[in-house]
Amino acid sequence: MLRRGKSITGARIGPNKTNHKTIKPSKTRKIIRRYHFLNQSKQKLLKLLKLEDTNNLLFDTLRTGNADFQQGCDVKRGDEVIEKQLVKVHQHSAEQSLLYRMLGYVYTELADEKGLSNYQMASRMGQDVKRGGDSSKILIQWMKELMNSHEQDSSHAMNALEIGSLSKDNKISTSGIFNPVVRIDLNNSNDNEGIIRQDFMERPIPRIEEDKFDLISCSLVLNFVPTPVERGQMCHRFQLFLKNDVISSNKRGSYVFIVLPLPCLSNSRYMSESRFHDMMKSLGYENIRYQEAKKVCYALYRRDQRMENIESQTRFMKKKQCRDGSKMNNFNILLSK
Ligand SMILES: C[S@@+](CC[C@H](N)C(=O)[O-])C[C@H]1O[C@@H](n2cnc3c(N)ncnc32)[C@H](O)[C@@H]1O
Repeated sequence: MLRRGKSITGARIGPNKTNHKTIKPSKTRKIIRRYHFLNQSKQKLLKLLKLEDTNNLLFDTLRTGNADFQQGCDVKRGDEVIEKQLVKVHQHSAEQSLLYRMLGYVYTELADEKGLSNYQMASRMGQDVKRGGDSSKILIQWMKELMNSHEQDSSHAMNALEIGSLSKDNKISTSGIFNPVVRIDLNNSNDNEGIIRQDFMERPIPRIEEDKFDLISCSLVLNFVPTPVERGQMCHRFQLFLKNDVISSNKRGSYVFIVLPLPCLSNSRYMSESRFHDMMKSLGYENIRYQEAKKVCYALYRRDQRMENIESQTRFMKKKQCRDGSKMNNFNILLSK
């Protein structure tokens, strides 16, 4: 499995009690790894049990109707026996009642507010300038280049939607190029700091052009989405939130900025840089900037509906191995109809 330990980007978040706390980098990585492990375990268990939790109703249903699940919910946090069983479930399957117990345990762990705020804080710590800096700095540099070369009209303020936002102090919010910036995050423990707690996949679709965005930023979010199909659905959904401007007519384009851990493209059996660009192209985006750093890669896409090609999208609907190697990961994104 891909190890996604470290986040990057960003500066200090606003004045909030938790924000002034610091965690050592090793602990930061541990918390983030744990969170991903629990998420992966949840997906694995759901798959083995042939369950779906699209509306987040499963917890309540099982909590009241399944004795094994209930038992799992009541297991003490960090219980050694169940933790070992969880590791094993990634290697081979187990009997139904145990799977339900583990699922109850995992759900309870994931729902734990303390664990969640620790994860949030760990991600923000990962964003600390000293530990890699703010990924939106690259975005702002690229937008300035586009404006200076008159590829993008600079006379109008652009608005932006930042998915998976952990800070209102990142460059995307402070450069002045994007105004307003709507910041959303799934598990935001910091609502009063200008970040809305919202799942992008459930954000109401704008009905009028004015409610759409010039830019969507999606930094280290796709890799956080648990399954390849859900990642594909997220990529598909971008277009519903983007303005329809076509760059050639009025120099006002709409953009998607994506940051991924580098191994997602450089070391995956199922995804590569060129395959990712091709997939985005089939959805109607032209790649205009791409850059790799030590641990992450950055890509900027410009919306061009004319490129959208439903037939080409079918290429990305099935798992396709592009290369192999014992140390490779299985990161993938799959489109669906
Ligand atoms: C690793 S953090 C990345 C944070 C930051 N953007 C960065 O670049 O460091 C991933 C964040 O994406 C958020 N996220 C994942 N799926 C999401 C969704 N469907 N809607 C909103 N936020 C989501 C998670 O809650 C998490 O805080």
